[in-house]
Parts: sequence; structure tokens; C-alpha cells
Amino acid sequence: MAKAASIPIIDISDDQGDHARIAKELVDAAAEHGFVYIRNTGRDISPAQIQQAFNISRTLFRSPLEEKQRCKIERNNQGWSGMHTETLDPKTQRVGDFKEGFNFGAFTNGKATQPIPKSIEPHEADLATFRALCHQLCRKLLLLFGIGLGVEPPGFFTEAHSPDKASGSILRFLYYPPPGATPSAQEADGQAGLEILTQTNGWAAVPVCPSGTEEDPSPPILVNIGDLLSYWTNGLLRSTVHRVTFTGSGTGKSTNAARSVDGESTTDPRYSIVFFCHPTNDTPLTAVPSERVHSFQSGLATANVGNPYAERKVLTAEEHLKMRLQATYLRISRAAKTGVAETNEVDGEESGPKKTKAPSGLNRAARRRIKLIEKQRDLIKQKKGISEGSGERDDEVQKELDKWTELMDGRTSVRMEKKRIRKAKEQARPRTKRGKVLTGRALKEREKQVKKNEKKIVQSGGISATNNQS
Ligand SMILES: O=C(O)CCC(=O)C(=O)O
Ligand SMILES: [Fe+2]
Repeated sequence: MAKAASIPIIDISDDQGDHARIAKELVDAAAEHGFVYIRNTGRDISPAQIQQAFNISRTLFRSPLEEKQRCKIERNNQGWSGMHTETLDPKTQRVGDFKEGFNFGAFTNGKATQPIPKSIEPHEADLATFRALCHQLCRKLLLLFGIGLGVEPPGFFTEAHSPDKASGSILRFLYYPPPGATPSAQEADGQAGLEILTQTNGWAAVPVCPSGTEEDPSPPILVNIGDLLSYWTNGLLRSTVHRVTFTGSGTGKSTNAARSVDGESTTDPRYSIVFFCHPTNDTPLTAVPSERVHSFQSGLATANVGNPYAERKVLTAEEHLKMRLQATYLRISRAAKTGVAETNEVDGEESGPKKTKAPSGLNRAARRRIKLIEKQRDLIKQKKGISEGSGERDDEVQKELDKWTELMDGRTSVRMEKKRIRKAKEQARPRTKRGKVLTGRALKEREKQVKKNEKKIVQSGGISATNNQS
């Protein structure tokens, strides 16, 4: 059974508190774990409001199928997504694929801007309020990220997430049926619920009620840094792979093992609520004006293992989201073809080790890297005698693959660093005004001139820029 993840719990409720310290704690936790708990004292979102949202979610998923189908998810990422039951193959079905979701886009004046099931129409205004509260809390956290990262101005992220402009932000309700009702419960080993992949490549459980929060008015709110903040900070803030598992005793019968993860159950359906906070559509995902992010970027060539976001062209938030959604649709349509259901994710993390198609929109090197990894996954499986489409011994395969990937990325980093040095040297070569590289006599002349200038500076004791132009 996966042990509990050690995710820090941060209390942001004290408005008079030491913001710099809280911001630092938040940034450190996000950089190390990619997940953070925010202690919920009810100040930002009250326990009653959370309870009410879960009640509405239950009502929604219990609605007649035709009602939900009427609101089917559109290319704008809003609406209902059903379980992929029609295409199931119990042998290859992966954990976490059995779920229904409902994505809410923007509300205007308390009204949804998309079809919603009749059963929840009376709660439309409450939903609008709840979504707005989630957004507000995210902006509060984004300000702390700005402070903690030394971004100038600190409101850089907050400004980019104005609730008054169009964005891809989504409030998502999720419903996972009782574990016993899914074939994957027969294969899974562990407890129900969310798990993250730790830096040592093991799965760790994310309890709903981590220890230390027993006395709180409500369990903490879990924050996932996700793909975008990671992208935006050159990988400084971590995007962590996570998945939702169902429990199983290995015999297919549900057990009470999940009780060991506070708040999760092996016998009941599971409901979760996620708010995906996106910058407004026109936000360019340019370098964050922060020394810390910047110096992290410079260290990437040697320190970071092949972050595909390190070299990139500037995208807007909308382009980035479209790219991610496109990858999601590719996965869904492939699932329909192969019979292997995959989850509907747009926050940049897979919900379990699985084959990833290189999404178009990533740069060529990143796409090539993903292709190489997938080729290697097939090789590892072949070596172990596991058939291609099967999810058998996925964790073991993933571990081996991660080691290989790290090695490959290490080699790539060294190559890139050499290339960078070569390029820098090339750029540093003396040139004419028109950019032609100086050689022979002209070069000697220039060097003589430079030496003369340097001498002058030393003699005058002043500092001045040497004139490199000819
Ligand atoms: O259901 C959960 O706990 C996590 C869901 C999730 O990660 C997602 O929808 O992206
Ligand atoms: Fe997720």
C-alpha cells in the first residue's frame, strides 16, 4: 500500500500574518512537491459552501442519462464527460478511467453560459458563487507566489488571472463509482483515492484529512501546481504526475483498507471537485519577471533533466490550453479506437503511467523526446514479455523507463550545454558592422585596437565599454 505523501500544510488565513514567510513556505512546498495543502479555516471558502457544492455534484451525477448527454462536453472543454464504458476492455483498463465529469465554464450574473442539467438549475447562483470563491482563492495564492518568487511586480500572476476577462478556467465536478463496480479494483493494490508520483518514483497517497488537520473546521484544500505554472516558471514550480486509484485486496473484493487514508472509502462512490485556474486568454506566457525564475532557467542546461518547457516559443494562455485540449481529444479518440479508455486531463499530468502521444504544439525536440520515451517503453515491455496494449506491471515498467529517461535527459543536457558554449563562442567572435566574422589581418587589427583601448582604461582608472565596432 502506498504510504502517505508528505505534503506541507500552509495556513494563509491570517491577513495580519507574516506574508513573506507564508509566501516562502508556499513556494518551497510547490517547488519541492508540486502539491500543497491550504488549511481551510473557512475564511476563503466555508465548510458549508463546500458541503453544498458536493450536494449539488451528487444531484448532478444522479440526473437521468439523457439530461447529462444533452450537456455533453464540447471542444470548449465545457460540459459532461461520461465513462468510457462502451469501449472497455477489462484486461487493459487502467486505474482511474471510470469516472464522470462535469466542467463548468464562466457564469454571468449568476447564470451558466452553457447547458446544465435541469436538476441543478435551482442551484445555478450558488454554483456561480462557489466558482467565484475558488477563483478568488487562487488569486490570493497567486499573489503569494508572486511575493515568494520575488516577481516584480508581485501581482504579475494575479493580474493575469482577472476574473473579468475570458479564460479557460473550469470548475470540474468528478464522480467515481464505488470501487467494487470497476474491473480495475480487481487489479489495483493500495487504497482508494488520489496518489502522486514522488521524486523517488514511488506512488504516495494524498489523504483528504492529513494528520494535523483533525481539529480544523473542514479538511484542507489541496492545491496542484499543474502544468501551466510549471511552464511559466521554467519548471521551478513542479508539475507532479498524479492518479486516482481504486482499492482492491487483489482478489477483486473490496476491503476496508482505504479507511487508512482519511476521508477515502473503498465501498462508496467518490466525489471530488477541482478548479482549474487559467490565465486570461490573451496572456503571453513570457518569462516571469523574477530573478529566482530567471536564474533557475540558466541552471537548467545542467541541473534540470530535459524540461521540455525550457526551450520554447512564447504561447498565449489560450494557445497553450488549446494545445493541451488537442492532446486530450487525441487520447480520447485513440481510446475509442483501441478500446483502452484514458482519462480526460487538461492540467498537464497523466492520471497514471501510460503511453503519451507527443502533442503537436510542443517544440520539435520535446516531441522527439516523447517519441523516444514511448519507443523505449515498448522495448522494456518486450523485454519483460508484456504485451503492448496491456497495462500489466505498469509501475515496474514506469520505474525502469524513468531511470532510462533520466540518463537520456542527462546526456541531452550535456550535449545542449556544449552546443550553448559553441554558440556563445561563435557569437563572441569579432564581427564587422554588417555582422561578417573578422578573419586574417582585419581580425589582428581589431585585436590590436581592443588591447589599446583596454590599456587606456587601465591608465585612466575608469570603466568604459570597449568599442568592438569597426
Ligand atoms: O479526483 C481527484 O482527486 C483528482 C482529479 C484530477 O486530478 C483532475 O481532474 O485533473
Ligand atoms: Fe489532475
